[in-house]
Amino acid sequence: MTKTARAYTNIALIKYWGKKNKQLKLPFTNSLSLTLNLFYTDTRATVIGNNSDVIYLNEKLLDDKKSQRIRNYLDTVRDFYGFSDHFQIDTVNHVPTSAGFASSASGFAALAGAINETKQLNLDRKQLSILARNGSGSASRSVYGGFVEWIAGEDNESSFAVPIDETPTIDLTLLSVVINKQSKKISSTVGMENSVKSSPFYPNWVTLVASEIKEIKQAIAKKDVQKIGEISEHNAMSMHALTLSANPSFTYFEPETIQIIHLVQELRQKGIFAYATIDAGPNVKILCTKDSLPKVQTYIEQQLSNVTTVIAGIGSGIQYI
Ligand SMILES: Nc1ncnc2c1ncn2[C@@H]1O[C@H](COP(=O)(O)OP(=O)(O)OP(=O)(O)O)[C@@H](O)[C@H]1O
Ligand SMILES: C[C@@](O)(CCOP(=O)(O)OP(=O)(O)O)CC(=O)O
Repeated sequence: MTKTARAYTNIALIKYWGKKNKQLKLPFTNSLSLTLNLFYTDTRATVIGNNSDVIYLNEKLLDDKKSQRIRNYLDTVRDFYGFSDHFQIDTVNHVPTSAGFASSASGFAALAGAINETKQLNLDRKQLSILARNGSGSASRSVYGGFVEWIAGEDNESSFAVPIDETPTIDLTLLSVVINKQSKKISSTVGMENSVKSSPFYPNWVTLVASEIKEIKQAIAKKDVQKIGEISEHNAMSMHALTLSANPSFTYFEPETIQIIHLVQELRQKGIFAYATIDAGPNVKILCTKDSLPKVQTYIEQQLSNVTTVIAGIGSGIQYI
């Protein structure tokens, strides 16, 4: 009997941006995220007699090039657990059409869950987080719901996510502002590597994250949404400063990204709760409260006619369905 593993994506409030060990995906810093209830991946793994893996993404067979990252990951998993089975992977990303949400976090968390189920590895969630991390760093956090911290660690066994509050009762909603642009040219993997190598500010980032993680955890414990917003926005802007200060310089921002940052500042000046966070892409996620959400959404949609918005709440951890 095969079951499908479902994992939701997460948005980092304190970002992971840089690896001290590329092979094991060990980050330089801890990071902290909120799992979302919007975008998720469903993945099923079936053992097959072949000597190679067969990967279907959104019901389409992936060619060798497109499936390379997933096949390399399955090699790593076989190596870890000492089995030689190959799999048919059926994975479906449930994402608002062309919304440009990151899929590697939900994708690799769901894949780790599917292998755990099919091979009956009986991994606890800590081991599952380690397994997911080996696919994509941010996937380590999608094992859990709510607020989640990924502890950087020193080796494979000590780098995993832990739940901070899986079912928080906190007045926070995310408005995702989708800019109609092609997918990014520089992946997170490459972007963070370039920042580590060449941004003169990288050592400052490591120090900054240590203090912002501490502060945001205190704010989460106190349900101080304003502080959470302030720290999250500052952390996101600091991460993007590492791309601009890399040599050669690069950025994920599009003109609309900057426009939205300005609109968010204007909203705050009007006394409306709104804080921006941005991942390795042009889209902006705005932290809102119940009260501010409709005002923020109306304002952004009025000011910018070429963007769409999607509302996300707080999501749960990995599930088997
Ligand atoms: N359902 C899935 N299962 C496993 N891997 C997936 C799945 N969906 C996407 N991926 C992997 O995630 C990687 C990145 O996906 P995508 O192009 O959506 O960008 P992203 O998640 O924004 O990227 P990044 O990881 O650079 O932030 C791809 O290499 C792809 O192999
Ligand atoms: C900006 C980020 O979203 C970067 C995510 O990077 P990935 O987890 O996609 O990178 P790899 O480990 O190389 O697969 C910040 C974050 O999610 O913490």
